Amino acid sequence: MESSLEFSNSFTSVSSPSARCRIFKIIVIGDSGVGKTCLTYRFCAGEFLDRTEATIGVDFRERLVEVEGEKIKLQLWDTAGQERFRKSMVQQYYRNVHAVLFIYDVTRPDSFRGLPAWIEECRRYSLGQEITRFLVGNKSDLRDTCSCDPSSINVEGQVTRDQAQKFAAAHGMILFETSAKSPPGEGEPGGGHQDRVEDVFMALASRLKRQTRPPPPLLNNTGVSGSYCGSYCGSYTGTASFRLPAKKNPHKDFWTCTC
Ligand SMILES: Nc1nc2c(ncn2[C@@H]2O[C@H](COP(=O)(O)OP(=O)(O)OP(=O)(O)O)[C@@H](O)[C@H]2O)c(=O)[nH]1
Repeated sequence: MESSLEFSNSFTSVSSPSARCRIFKIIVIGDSGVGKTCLTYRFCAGEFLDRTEATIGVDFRERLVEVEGEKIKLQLWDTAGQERFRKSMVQQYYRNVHAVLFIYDVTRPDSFRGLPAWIEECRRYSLGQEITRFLVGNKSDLRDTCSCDPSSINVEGQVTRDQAQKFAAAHGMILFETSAKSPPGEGEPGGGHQDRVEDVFMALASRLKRQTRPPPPLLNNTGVSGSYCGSYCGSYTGTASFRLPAKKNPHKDFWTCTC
């Protein structure tokens, strides 16, 4: 599989990355095989990844987007769903996170039932309801075709939209149903009632932009990849998003980013 770092910069929706843009770290979690890699690849590379291997530890992809005139970089941390491949995950991966995407497979109720365990794992790392959390049901292209209202489809062995909506509401999340494989449209399974992958991530970008205050004008640039450190300047409500440095920058009247 192509290295995410190799392609990440060539598929941005903004032609030249700005020297200064806010960076948002988003972790993508859920059971193995629900399509985390395919979803993040679809968004960053614009196509469906035919052959995937189980993610080991964390894979990293990013894309620069523009929301209402502001360039924002979404850093997607695609985490391993298999327990044995999560051993190499370190606490560091959960630091300075701005949003979490919980993924399940709409055709696999076991992956839906597994969500509370993922929520609990996030909670252990102080990623609770105060952080932006989206619930994403993937593989909607596999949902059985039905001429009736899709919210009431109750095909055995599938997760209904109603079920997912209730779960999302109970956990302060916004629900999306999508497909990394086939963009939903008229005449396809899901009948155009599903969300496009692009729309899911752009909704996230838009929400993150709204929730955060503009970066301070003279921030010391010690963050990620030569850009603003999103974990410092991008954070508004996050609990563990930044920490106070050991000392103040003697030359400037603001705190130095320490992450
Ligand atoms: N039909 C269909 N298949 C999908 C979709 N998304 C992913 N798949 C398939 O599901 C399988 C697993 O996809 P991955 O993206 O590797 O799943 P993952 O969640 O990253 O798995 P781990 O790395 O083990 O955690 C692959 O065979 C994909 O081709 C989708 O939207 N529709």
